Amino acid sequence: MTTLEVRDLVKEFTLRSGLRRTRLRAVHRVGFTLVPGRTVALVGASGSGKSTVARMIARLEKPTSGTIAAVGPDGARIEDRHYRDHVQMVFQDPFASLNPFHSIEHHLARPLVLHGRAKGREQVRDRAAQLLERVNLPAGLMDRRPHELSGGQRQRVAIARALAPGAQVIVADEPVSMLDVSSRLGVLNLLARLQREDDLAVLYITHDLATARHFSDSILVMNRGRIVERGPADDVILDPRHPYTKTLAAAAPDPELRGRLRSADPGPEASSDRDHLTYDHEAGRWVDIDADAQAAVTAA
Ligand SMILES: Nc1ncnc2c1ncn2[C@@H]1O[C@H](COP(=O)(O)OP(=O)(O)OP(=O)(O)O)[C@@H](O)[C@H]1O
Repeated sequence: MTTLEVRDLVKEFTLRSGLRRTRLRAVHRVGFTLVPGRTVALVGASGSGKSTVARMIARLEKPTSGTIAAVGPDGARIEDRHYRDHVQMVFQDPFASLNPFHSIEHHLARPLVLHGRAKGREQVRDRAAQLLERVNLPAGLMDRRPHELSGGQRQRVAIARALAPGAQVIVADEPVSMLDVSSRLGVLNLLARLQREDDLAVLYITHDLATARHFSDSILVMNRGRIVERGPADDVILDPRHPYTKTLAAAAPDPELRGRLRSADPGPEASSDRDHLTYDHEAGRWVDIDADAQAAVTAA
């Protein structure tokens, strides 16, 4: 069983406008652990830095500093060349993530062969059919091309492809936000079932608090590159502490979330002086990550 350990992750981008260069810190000291059999939701509004975290985990972006490590059951860090056997992504856009020129079989066969999970035409085809079955798609779709499938079916193929290498950590970045409302729940239920059956560690990235609560064990709330609140899903949603989480919940379309929030007293924490702090529900206190990191350096 694989665990994913993200520690003190920072990502800065250089922005150029004419001759001027500025640095944008898109991710600031983000840390969390994904463990088998648990789903962690990373929630935040557009631009909060969620996708940048996902892209670093997918190794599409290099962190400015900090570490991302897949760790095996023996506690040893998995070597870089085997990282993708263990950690796979499901992206937001199933239209862009599948190649229109290749069959569904090709999309599944490639990772099966590359990651040494099947060889020989017959075995590859059998395994691909099994993967389709796992995501509730008929094996008859194997010879089709992506454009012949609905958005929901394509996203199921993308999930099957993520499972093909035998990955135990799945990062799903807004996996249903581009789908019809009618197919969203089916795809989220599918991810939840696979997670239970395979004991997967899942990072579910979303701006939707209601599905974050329903499909996750714990929630990380991200604002302007920082984790501003973290804890068990119900605690974060039903007893939000950070003003940003309260604002997110107040804007949620789910009337149950809004109703609970209206009755909650915002209290002195509603002031913006909490912007740089994280409320940690497990510790039951506010944490200043910059100060804590400084203290750790001083103590070392
Ligand atoms: N390649 C890049 N170059 C410069 N700035 C970038 C780059 N990628 C992301 N950013 C900036 O980093 C910040 C975080 O972006 P990111 O896409 O991670 O946010 P997000 O929470 O995933 O938003 P969304 O839900 O819209 O994808 C934004 O201000 C964005 O403009």
